[in-house]
This record gives sequence, structure tokens and C-alpha cells, in this order.
Amino acid sequence: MSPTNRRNGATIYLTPSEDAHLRQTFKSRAQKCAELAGQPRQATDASEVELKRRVTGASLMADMATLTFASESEEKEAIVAYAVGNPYPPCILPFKKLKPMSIRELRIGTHHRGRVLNLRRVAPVARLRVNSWTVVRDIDGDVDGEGGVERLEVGMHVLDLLDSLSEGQVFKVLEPWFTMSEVEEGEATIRIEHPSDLLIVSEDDADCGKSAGKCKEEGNTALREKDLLLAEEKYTQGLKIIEKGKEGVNAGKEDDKMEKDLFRNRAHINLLLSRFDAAKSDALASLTSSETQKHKELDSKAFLRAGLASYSLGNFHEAKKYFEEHVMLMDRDGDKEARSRIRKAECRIQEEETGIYEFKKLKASLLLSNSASAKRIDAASFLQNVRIGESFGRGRGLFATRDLKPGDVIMVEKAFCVVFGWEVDALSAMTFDVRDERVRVFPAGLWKAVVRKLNDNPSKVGKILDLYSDYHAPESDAMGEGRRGGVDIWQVHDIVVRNAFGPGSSGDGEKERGEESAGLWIVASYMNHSCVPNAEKEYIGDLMVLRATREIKAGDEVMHNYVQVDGDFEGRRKSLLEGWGFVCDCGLCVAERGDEESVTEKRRRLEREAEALMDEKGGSRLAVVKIRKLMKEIEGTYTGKRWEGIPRLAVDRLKERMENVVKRC
Ligand SMILES: C[S@@+](CC[C@H](N)C(=O)[O-])C[C@H]1O[C@@H](n2cnc3c(N)ncnc32)[C@H](O)[C@@H]1O
Repeated sequence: MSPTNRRNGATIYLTPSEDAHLRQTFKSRAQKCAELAGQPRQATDASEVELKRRVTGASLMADMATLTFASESEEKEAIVAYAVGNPYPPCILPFKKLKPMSIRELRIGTHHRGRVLNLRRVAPVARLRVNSWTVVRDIDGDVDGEGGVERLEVGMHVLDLLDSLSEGQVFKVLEPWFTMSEVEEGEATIRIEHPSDLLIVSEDDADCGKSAGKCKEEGNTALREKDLLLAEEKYTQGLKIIEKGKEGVNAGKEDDKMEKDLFRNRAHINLLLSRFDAAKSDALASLTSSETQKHKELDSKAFLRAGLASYSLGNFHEAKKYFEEHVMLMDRDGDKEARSRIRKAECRIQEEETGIYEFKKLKASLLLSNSASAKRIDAASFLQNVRIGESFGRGRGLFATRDLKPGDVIMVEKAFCVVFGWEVDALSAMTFDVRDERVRVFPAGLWKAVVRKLNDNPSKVGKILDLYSDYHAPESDAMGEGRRGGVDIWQVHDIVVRNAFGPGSSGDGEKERGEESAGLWIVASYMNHSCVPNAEKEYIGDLMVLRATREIKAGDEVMHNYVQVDGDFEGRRKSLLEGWGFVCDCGLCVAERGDEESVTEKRRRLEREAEALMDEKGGSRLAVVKIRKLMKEIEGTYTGKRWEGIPRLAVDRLKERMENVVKRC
């Protein structure tokens, strides 16, 4: 083990003292929280100035865990760390059912279920790497002068939301959690982990006295200024005003036209924000179905937006249909770009149905470009050779639907989400899981990206939540009537732990940043592990290509290797148990488990002897003869019926190196 925090491939080594320190940090915080549980908060009103001073200074510091690591390490590289495994659900109650509470009512270590805090930010935001914090004041307190002031801390999924709050802006914290700070030891704080638990309230709502037209104008201005979130807010406000107007008697044709305009404009914003579900529904809601030339053009635009959204969601048949409608409603017979969109959708459909791809061209395009978008391949998934089914003793698994030969493509899958190591969002972190007290390296950047993608595209939530994880929903996490949306970040965490793949290095930038690429491929996630797999993965950008390495018959389970192929039995066993929570029962593990300790030891010793001879400089015929003899002896250690048809890894490893040794002689 290295004396410092050090990354080496996907591994981060900790010294025993760093490991102990990390555990101690998280355990003592949890202990302090338990000791103070249920106690009222200590009023921080008197120290509001001090709090504000600290928040300003804090932006210069790193997160506490990071800072501690960096000071113990001689290397500059620091690693962020945080605790997981104490899940709580996001607020699922309809907002109107929540009862307002004040800061003064907060109790330490408590999730204030059924309650809501109305707050105003009164200090800058100290943005750290996996936490941010600021100071907030009760809204009601502003009125009677007695409002409490408290620190508000947010986890990594809420950083951007907190950042987007302007000073003085009003917002709600749903079912607030009052706990011990992750940033400043010994401090109590309101803490938000689920993005849906922070609700930004626009100061003007449907009763603001503005017209919908004015909102549209303001939205258009915000769009020109590239403030997409503000533009979305303005168009939504306009739509609310129209909705409210419909309840009155004066609603007319003008409102109808304005409503369609607002939907069409918002569809554009939602496309830019990658909120494809909303972009599609807004675009379709904007359709006028009128025959006038002007309206046809507007509808054509709406179909284009719906098509682009469907394409991004991977619904290529639907995308093609919308692109065709777009062309049909154009006053001319479709421009070059419009026709090329239809062709692209047709190509994707063909890939889905035939599994025929231009792999060479795709690889070449990756080499030619270094941009992030180029690594996200424009291709469809081909999944027709596999089906998901029950795998005895292993939960669900992936099975072949037809016979496949070695080298055949089993499936091709486009990533649901990937964060490349050289992208700003990439972040590997250490987690301390309070459930099994294990410290793990975790692709935190991918976690954040998946949560964001799910919050932005609810139609994808079901598929992701169906993936395997150890997550057990806390009691109140049941789907209730009128349930608010909102992704449970803890559930997504546990899914990412068990299902993320590392698509390897994707460029020099990755090495510079020291972060690993990580992604989630939905169908591939159903593949179980075998130490003698019949499939291997290759990546072209974010496209996973899975090929058969052996003969596979229709109905056979397709399995790949979760761990280093040539790792020894004990190493594999440990890594599978700690990383994926199971004991492998593949032929190789059964055979190796059946060997006596002395046999395993003898095999290792002989292999080491052979390796030492191979390492000798120059190489001689005599060495070759000796190595061959040792290999024969190793062969002799594989005895018993259980070894029939099972690869002899020690011999295979030596065989691989032998060619070079023979060449040297
Ligand atoms: C990526 S998921 C694979 C799909 C999973 N079996 C399911 O039901 O969705 C990984 C999990 O599958 C199980 N698993 C995978 N390979 C296994 C094996 N060879 N034996 C037992 N369990 C296995 C483990 O629980 C592991 O954490």
C-alpha cells in the first residue's frame, strides 16, 4: 500500500491511518447527531454576522474531507469523501399538503416530515466540491422581526440549484432535515440531498398582474441572453396566467394562440436543457392543426422539436414520424437538413433491427475528434440477440436468443449516461458506507449525471430503478396518491454502485485529470459475472459492443468478467464479495475452491519459478527447457473431474509470455 492517497487506474490506495481517519470522521459525526437527536437547535440569530463571515471565507476552502486528506498526503492530489448508506426518501407529498414551520421549531437529527420551511437566502453561497452552504432566514421572520437564521448545506446533487438562487430569493425546503454539518465539524445545519426537496418559488405567479404576452417577451429576452432557466420560468408563468384565465369568462382566441406560442417556445428551451420528455410534450401541445400557411409553418417547427426530442430519447420510429410531418408541413419540399434528419432516423432504425454498424468509420470519427460530443456516438442500440430472464441463484441475467460464434456481435448498446474522465463533471470519490462500514471508490460524477438526467427525463426513471441494487426503500418511500416526482439519490447511488461500467481511458486529458470514465448501460447491467465468461466488451466512445468469446447457443446465459481476468482465486473472491456482494460459483471457482491449500501453494510456487526464468535477461535454450518442464508440473496440479473443460489460468498466463521468451533465444 502506498504511503499517500494515490490513484492507479480505478484504484485509490489509502494508508491505514487515512482509512482510520476517514471512518472516524464519519462515525463521530453520526454519533454526535445521535447524541443530540431531538434537541432544539441553538439559536444562531445572534451570530448571523459571524455565520456570513464564515460562509464567505468557506468558498476558499475545500470540503472538509478533502482538506483532511490533502493535509495527510504529500501529494497535491486530494480526494473527496462522504458517507452513504443512511438513506431517506425525498418528499413525496403534494406540496399543498405540507404544513409550514419555522426555523425555531427545528430539532437536531430530525427529518421534519409533512412540514415545509419558507426561506430566503441572506448570504453568498460557498461552493465546494461535493457540498455547498449558505445562510438562510425564515420568510415569516422577516415580517415579525423574529425569524430565525440558520446555515443551509446541500449535497452534490443540489449544488447547481443552490447556485441558481439569487440573494434574497424565496424558496422552500420540503420536509427539512436538520443534522450535523459535513463541512464544519460540530455545527448543526439544515441539509438537502434530494434536488426535488428544494423548491424555487418564482416571485410572480399567475397573480402577478402581468399579461401572458409580457411573459413571452421576457422569456424571449432571457433566451437571447442565454438564460435558459429564466426563459423557461417566464414561459411557464405565461402558461399559468392563461390557465388561470381559462377559469374566467374572458378567455378567447388570442389566449389560445398565445398558449400555443408559449408551449412552442418552451419546447425549444427544454430541448436546449436536455429535458426531452418535456420538450416533446410541449411541442405536441403547441400544434394548431390549422390549415393556414402561417400555422402550418409553426406546426412544422413544433414537429421538428418533437422529432429532435424523440431522437434524443432513442425513440427513432417516433422521431422519423415527426421529422416526416415536419417536412410535409414545410412550404417547400423539405430542405437538405430536414431530409438528412429523416435519413439519420432511418439509419438508427436499421441499426436497431439488423445490428449492422460501420464500426471502422465510428472508430475513425473518434480518433479525428477530441470533443466531448464526438465521444457520444450517434448510433442506436442493437438488442435483438438477447433477452432478460431468470438466472438460477443470480437473480436476473442476459440470455442469447440465437446461436452465436466466437467473434459474433452479441449486442451493441448506447450508454444511458456516461461521464468521461476528462470532462469537468468527472469525479471519483471515496465513500464510507455505514451499512457495511466499507470504504469504496465511487464514480460520484456519474451519480450526479444520472440523477440529473432522471430528474430531467422522468420517462427513463422506471428502466433505471429496475436495475439491481441493495437499496431498501425506507417506509414512507411508497408511491402515494398525488406523489410528487423527484428522484431518490440514495436509490440511484446503490444502483450506480452495482451497475456502473468503466469504459477505460478515453484520452490523455483523462490521465491529466486523474479521473476515471464511468457509465451506465441499461441492458448490459443485467449481465451476470463468470470467471470463465463467454462475452467480452469493447467501447467505441459511449457505445458498448459485446462480442462472443466462445460458442454460445440460443438460450445460454451471456456472462462477462467483472474482475481482472487473470486474478487469482482469493483476489477474485474478495473483489466480487466486496464490490458486488456475491460468491461466484462458476466452474473455475468451484474447481479452485476444491484444491487443497498445499496444491494451490505448489502451483503458485512453480509459476513464480517459471516467471523468474522468463524475467532473466537474454534467455537461453536451457531456460526454455526448464520453463516447459515447470509448465508440465503445473499442468499436473490440475487434477480431478472438476477441472475438466476448465481453463488453467496459471498455464495460460505462462503460455502467453512463452512466445517472447522463445523469440529471444
Ligand atoms: C449488474 S447486476 C447483474 C444483474 C442482476 N443479477 C439482476 O438481477 O439484475 C450485479 C449483481 O448480480 C448478482 N450476480 C452477478 N453475477 C453473479 C454470479 N455469478 N453469482 C451470483 N450472483 C451474481 C450480484 O448480486 C451482483 O451484485
